Amino acid sequence: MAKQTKSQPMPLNMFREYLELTKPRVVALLVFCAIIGMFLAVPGIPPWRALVFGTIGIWMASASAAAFNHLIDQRIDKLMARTAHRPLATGHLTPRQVLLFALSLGVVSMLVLVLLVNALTALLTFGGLIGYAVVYTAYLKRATPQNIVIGGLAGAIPPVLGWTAVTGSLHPFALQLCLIIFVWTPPHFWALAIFRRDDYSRAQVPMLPVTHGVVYTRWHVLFYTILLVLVTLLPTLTGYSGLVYLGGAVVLGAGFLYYAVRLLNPPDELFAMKVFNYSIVYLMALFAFLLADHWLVAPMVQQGWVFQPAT
Ligand code: HEM
Ligand SMILES: CC(C)=CCC/C(C)=C/CC/C(C)=C/COP(=O)(O)OP(=O)(O)O
Repeated sequence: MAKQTKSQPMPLNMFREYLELTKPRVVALLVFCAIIGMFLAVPGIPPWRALVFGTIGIWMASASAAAFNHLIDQRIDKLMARTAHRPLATGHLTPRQVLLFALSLGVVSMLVLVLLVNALTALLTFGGLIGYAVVYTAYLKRATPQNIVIGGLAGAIPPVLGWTAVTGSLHPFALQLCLIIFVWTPPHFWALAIFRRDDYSRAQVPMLPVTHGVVYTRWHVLFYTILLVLVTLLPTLTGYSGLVYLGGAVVLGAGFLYYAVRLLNPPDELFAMKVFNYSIVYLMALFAFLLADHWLVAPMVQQGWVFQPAT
């Protein structure tokens, strides 16, 4: 049998290369936040149609956006150690294959959302896709060190998408969740960028640690973390979530503050990556607390035991 070469990957390897294009772990967290948005929109379990097709449509659109990011960033990705193994950088996939894959996912996601969910969700999801693939990747990323602050809006939209998939309309609670992810993005990313600054410098990407230095970036991480902790109080202050969520948000926020303060004078180089890893656990746990609170408090509201949250 002919020996398998790099240019002729086996089907399983091919599958892995295509999977890699979809940034599976990032997209998993995005979809998790969207699903939480769906559950928060109604008492109990959301209607199965919105739940299933909403999830599929949002997943495919995010995966499409991620694949476009690989396509547009192929030159940069080749230059950075963290991304040099990516399918386009190694030549395991051609730009044509990636374009076809990204387009197919994007078109099918829109068909699923328009035909099986609702037009508002399709429109907002399309906004997220264009916001990440075109506005952030093709323009902002190369243009300004505030790239990820502005571009973060695309990644922050999933809870809104989940909410609209179920209700067909926007709601202040969903917008608060979007705001939380929006403010979470800078400490999430800049922690990693501090550690990977040489990569970005080599690829001439104007990330904050490259343009303004590490110390300046550390202070920005702390500033956004303080802002994040304040913003995460909003759901309880406005009556959409209860004390279970508040307790979780305060404890998780205290953890994040500890990491951000320690980052000002870190014990070693690797500490920035600990902050980055914590940011991911933080967001996942924060959204899990929102759901736990919703399920624990909603029955009590029905019984008239606690204050009725605003609707
Ligand atoms: C503009 C906004 C964002 C930027 C610039 C950004 C940047 C990054 C970068 C550079 C990585 C490392 C990826 C790798 O090494 O493969 C990463 C990882 C990650 N990001 Fe973000 N991110 C953003 C928004 C988000 C959002 C909105 C979420 C989810 C809600 C998210 C979830 C994750 C997760 C789960 C990982 C870990 C992936 C892994 O373990 O491979 N990110 N992010
Ligand atoms: C429809 C919808 C909700 C779209 C959201 C799209 C999406 C996948 C957002 C994630 C944000 C992200 C991983 C940014 C990193 O890009 P980067 O280019 O800075 O990172 P890289 O160097 O690892 O490629």
